[in-house]
Amino acid sequence: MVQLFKSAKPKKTNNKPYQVKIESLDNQARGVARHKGKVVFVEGALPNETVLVQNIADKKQFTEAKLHKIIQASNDRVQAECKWYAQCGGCQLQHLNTNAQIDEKQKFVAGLLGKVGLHALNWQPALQGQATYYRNRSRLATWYEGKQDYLHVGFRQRKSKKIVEIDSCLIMPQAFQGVLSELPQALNKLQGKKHLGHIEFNHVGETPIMLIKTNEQLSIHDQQILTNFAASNKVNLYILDAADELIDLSVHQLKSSELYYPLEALKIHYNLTDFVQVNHQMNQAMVQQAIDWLAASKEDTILDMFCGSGNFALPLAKMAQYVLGIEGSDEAVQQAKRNAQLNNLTNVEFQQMDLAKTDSLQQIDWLKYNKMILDPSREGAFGICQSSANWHASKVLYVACDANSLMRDSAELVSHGYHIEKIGLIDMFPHTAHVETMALFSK
Ligand SMILES: C[S@@+](CC[C@H](N)C(=O)[O-])C[C@H]1O[C@@H](n2cnc3c(N)ncnc32)[C@H](O)[C@@H]1O
Repeated sequence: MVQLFKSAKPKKTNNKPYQVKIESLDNQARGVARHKGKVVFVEGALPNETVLVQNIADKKQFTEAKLHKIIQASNDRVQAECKWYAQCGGCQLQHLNTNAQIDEKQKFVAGLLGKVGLHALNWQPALQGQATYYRNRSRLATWYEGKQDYLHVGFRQRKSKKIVEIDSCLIMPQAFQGVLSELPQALNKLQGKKHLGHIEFNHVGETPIMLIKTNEQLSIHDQQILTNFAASNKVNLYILDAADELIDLSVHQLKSSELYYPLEALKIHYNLTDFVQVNHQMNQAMVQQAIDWLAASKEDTILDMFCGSGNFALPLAKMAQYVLGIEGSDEAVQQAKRNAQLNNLTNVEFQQMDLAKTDSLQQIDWLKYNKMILDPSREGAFGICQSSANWHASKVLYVACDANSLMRDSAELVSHGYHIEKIGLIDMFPHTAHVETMALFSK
């Protein structure tokens, strides 16, 4: 008999609302509950809340559910201030008061570290600052809709590639609020609008800057529209072309010597396309805390890994005998060297190295340094921590923007004789799910 192919019947998702009690938040700031032995993730629900939820996706290991009704609200629940909050994917925690955001993030990190046996840690008060208009660098997405001949510009919607066309933002600096409301109209006047990529907003230094990525050269007509837009909104504007060259369209062009931020009585110059900490106020507090926790002194020889343009290395050089900064981006290394010169620091050097490569790590003289900083990207620094049995450093300051990487790397450091002397959160990204943690390891 001929066997006809039958596609598997889609598994029915039970849509009946059911009640759960939220226990904690996950790394995307979703409420986490347990129901019939399975973990349930609920966007928008908060710890200690009793809620009715409906399944969206019922997987083998976990369930994703949507919030149907709040039965018992958390005392920490607040009304989100931003009118775009319900749709915009930029923030995830505006419905929780800012102190409780810190508490929940700390519980989240403590929970992860507990999983690798690191309990009862010496938690220090979190570094906290301004919770609104703090984000000195942001990136908006664009999407050209051919049928309508319309360029959408804004943040991505939650769990979607679609764009929410915001005309204000609670976390971007005040200097950009007027720009946001006029930007879609201005960009839609461009002949080459369909060639535009992302748009970066940068207020790291004194001048607000916009940087527009394009895949094709813009006509003189388009360039003139952008120059006028920038002038009337008092921002400097650059095009980042297909070859990643910057074209300055500002009326009053900035000199590279004007692109800097002040830090510990130094001027840290930066490239517009390199990494810079996004929250200036918190960055200042973080660097100050790094100096304090490391108790940097003239006896110290410090290794700063993932050093960028010298954000930690340069202030530390003022305190220490010698600092070496290592960084993967050649542009950032060149900038860091210029920064040392411009700030008259002669006891700090910078080296370009890919720290993900074993051969690079073999070149480092681990016995030379008595203190170290690790400030990696989200992937963390596992390969480096694997070599920690050879380190001479008695203090290692780890700055983590990913709590899972911190958990994995902490376990590695501890297995090689280090312990966490102290640990604390830095409220670098209020209202979002991102967590920044500083941990001081000693041996
Ligand atoms: C979180 S940022 C920290 C930068 C700097 N410490 C600061 O505070 O501005 C991480 C840095 O690691 C660098 N990086 C990422 N992967 C790297 C790798 N495999 N090797 C060396 N550097 C890397 C990035 O270029 C970036 O500058």
